[in-house]
Amino acid sequence: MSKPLQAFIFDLDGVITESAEYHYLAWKALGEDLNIPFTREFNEELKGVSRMDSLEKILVLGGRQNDFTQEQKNSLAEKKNDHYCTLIQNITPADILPGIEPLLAEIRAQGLKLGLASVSKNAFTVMTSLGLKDEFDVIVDAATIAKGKPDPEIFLTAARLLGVEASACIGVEDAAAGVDSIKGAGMFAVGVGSAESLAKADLIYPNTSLLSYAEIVEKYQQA
Ligand SMILES: O=P(O)(O)OC[C@H]1O[C@@H](O)[C@H](O)[C@@H](O)[C@@H]1O
Ligand SMILES: [Mg+2]
Repeated sequence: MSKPLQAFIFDLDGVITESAEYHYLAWKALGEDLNIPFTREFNEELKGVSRMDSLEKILVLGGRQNDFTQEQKNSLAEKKNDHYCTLIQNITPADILPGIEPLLAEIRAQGLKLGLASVSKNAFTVMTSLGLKDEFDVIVDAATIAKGKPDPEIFLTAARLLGVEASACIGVEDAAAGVDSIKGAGMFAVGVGSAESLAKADLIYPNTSLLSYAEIVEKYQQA
């Protein structure tokens, strides 16, 4: 029997808004510049992974990991980020994915806490553009943590700052690395996306519009 539920902790990119697509487009453009084209399937491995770790994975894919100095790698990452920042410039509350606002409202109505766990250095900007920054009790981003996903640190930090036990939290993620992070933290994991890449989640929805508060809580209580 699970502990009484205390909080939901959400990933941002690809869960609350479609910014995961913008990360993909910006990495893909950089990859093409470097002669390292990649597929959406490979992109699954970048989801939830920090900026520099993503760059390393792309360079390894292209066999180019030894071709750049650290300084050059920093400017490649900066170039990708500049492109990404242009793409997210026009984000508004209308870009909150379907199903998210009713879910957040239900969580609030039930008196539960709400946390965000995003390894993005742009998380505050995106949350502000979406008009959601003040809706969350805690936002944990890249600035607060030492280790990115799949390490559990980010979800554990969010639970600690919310003042709740990890085992009384539900984490929501679209990335395999994120699901690993949630499970490593000892939380119940809801995956949004393909069952194939999110196999370790406790409950999977193909997209956010299908998220059901009642079903999630029922499954949490049965776990
Ligand atoms: O480059 P940023 O904005 O700091 O984001 C870091 C990572 O943030 C995660 O939320 C995304 O899923 C990754 O794709 C991204 O690389
Ligand atoms: Mg994500």
